[in-house]
Amino acid sequence: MEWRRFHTLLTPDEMGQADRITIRRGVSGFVLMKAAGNRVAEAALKMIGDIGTGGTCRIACLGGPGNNGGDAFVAAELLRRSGHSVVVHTLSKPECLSGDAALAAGYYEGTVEPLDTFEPEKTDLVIDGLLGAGLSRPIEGDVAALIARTNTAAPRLLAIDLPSGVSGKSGAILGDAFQAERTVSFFRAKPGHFLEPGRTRCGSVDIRQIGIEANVLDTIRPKAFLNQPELWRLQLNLPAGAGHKYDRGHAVVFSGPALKTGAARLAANAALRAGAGLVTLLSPPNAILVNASHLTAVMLRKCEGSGDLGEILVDHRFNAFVLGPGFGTGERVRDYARLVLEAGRALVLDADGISAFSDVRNILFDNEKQPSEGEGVRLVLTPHAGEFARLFPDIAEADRLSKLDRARQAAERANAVIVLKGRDTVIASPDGRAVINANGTPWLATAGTGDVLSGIIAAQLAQGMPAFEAAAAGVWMHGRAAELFGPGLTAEELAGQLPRVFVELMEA
Ligand SMILES: NC(=O)C1=CN([C@@H]2O[C@H](COP(=O)(O)OP(=O)(O)OC[C@H]3O[C@@H](n4cnc5c(N)ncnc54)[C@H](OP(=O)(O)O)[C@@H]3O)[C@@H](O)[C@H]2O)[C@@H](O)CC1
Ligand SMILES: Nc1ncnc2c1ncn2[C@@H]1O[C@H](COP(=O)(O)OP(=O)(O)O)[C@@H](O)[C@H]1O
Ligand SMILES: [K+]
Repeated sequence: MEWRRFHTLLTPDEMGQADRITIRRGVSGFVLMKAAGNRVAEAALKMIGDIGTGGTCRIACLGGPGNNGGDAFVAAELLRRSGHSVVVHTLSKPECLSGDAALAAGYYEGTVEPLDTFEPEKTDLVIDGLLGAGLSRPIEGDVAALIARTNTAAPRLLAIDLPSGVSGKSGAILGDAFQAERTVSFFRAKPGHFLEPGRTRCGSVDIRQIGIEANVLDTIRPKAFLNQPELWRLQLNLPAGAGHKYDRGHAVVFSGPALKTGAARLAANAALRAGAGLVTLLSPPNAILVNASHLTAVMLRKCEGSGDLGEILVDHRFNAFVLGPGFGTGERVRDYARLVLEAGRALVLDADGISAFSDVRNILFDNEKQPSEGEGVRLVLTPHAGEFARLFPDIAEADRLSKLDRARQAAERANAVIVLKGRDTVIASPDGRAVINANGTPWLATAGTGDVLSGIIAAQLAQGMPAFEAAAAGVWMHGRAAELFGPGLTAEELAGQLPRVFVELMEA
């Protein structure tokens, strides 16, 4: 894997490693810090430009005890030289700083005042260099009070690396955290820039280069990425010139009973739009008529129990299944899931399909132990936070774990690809790879969009995409479809945007 080609995310520890490798190669830490301070000053000048006074701006730089504070001193000096009115407010006296941060404090020739003289209401721009990657415990006391006071005053705020209080590893807020308008970080983004609530606190995130070479990633070998098409585009199947519909797979969706059929149809229609050559809805007899009256290109077939499903599974062209949307949580889900997996088919288990296993979790996990040699993972679980907690209560309750770690641990336990949904959906594979998805809009928070997602993922599985890539591609396409539709989205409209998503993917 060529790590540098992708949108790698580095934990603060991995970022420290990148830093150390670079320093060992002969670039001094202070040179990196000066580059970082420069990038911060550039971002600040851009923000000041937005203010548009054209005159001198009042800039307050908040400097902490470590290198994040060092970056703030460098930026402060550059902004001071640009003619702005700059004050650095420090947590500890500058003479208490050490290493590169001490050099940076020496580089700064302007005014230094203690932190408690900082008045957020009397500044045009605040630059937060209190704490960055070195945040090691919850922020308390005077600093926490200052953050709360600043957030209430809501000045324009530029965070260096991360808003103080946001964990770069998990996106968690330790104690309290600044609300930034913009965050400038260096070399590569961190999970905390994309995992909530950190993502919201960061505002817009700008990743700038400071002289760390991309090939340090060959040593670090990161396993977390931002979900971008480059990760899976090569495995995405588009119809071949002389292709046949059976080349594009046959997705199958299980319908719920007569009064709960909509969710399955949303999944089935989405699977067809998302590229499956054929889609069949398997319906209980009492729902056949209601399903028939709503379906056109999607085919319909009766499935009354395990016997019927067994007959269907004899036909190997049915290769990817969706079970759960609107289905109910009874014994039948468990039987169907077992039969589909035992028959070696891909399965997206969603919604009720996940909840049905909450009291008998090990049945699912044992079922899906190791696929035989040479076979990939076939099971994709798509829980939202509530469903996740039902299936993995101990992992959900472990506060110290990030959403990334939670999804990874669950993936390993279930030997399944986990799609842990939300604004910051994480997709994790049992082999440790994980991506964080960042596209989509809040308009996705509407009934039925999860059902559409399960259909989109099933379509990629039906076309033979490996499960991790199918899930990552499906989540990205789903988010992009929502962006293209814009405000007022309902689940029915989502799949209708997929043609535009394909156009973009084909043109890129
Ligand atoms: N890596 C790179 O490539 C580059 C990194 N750069 C910059 O370096 C930054 C990382 O610097 P860093 O490691 O010195 O950590 P930083 O965030 O300044 O804080 C550590 C200090 O804070 C303290 N402290 C911790 N938690 C606390 C709390 N809750 N409340 C109060 N104090 C707390 C902690 O105390 P301790 O835990 O040791 O007791 C320690 O004294 C990084 O974010 C980026 O801006 C750039 O210069 C360019 C290249
Ligand atoms: N605020 C948000 N921003 C982006 N995506 C969101 C947001 N809220 C929900 N989503 C996405 O919308 C979908 C909702 O799925 P789910 O909770 O299963 O809903 P339903 O069961 O109604 O289909 C998921 O893909 C989720 O990631
Ligand atoms: K900061």
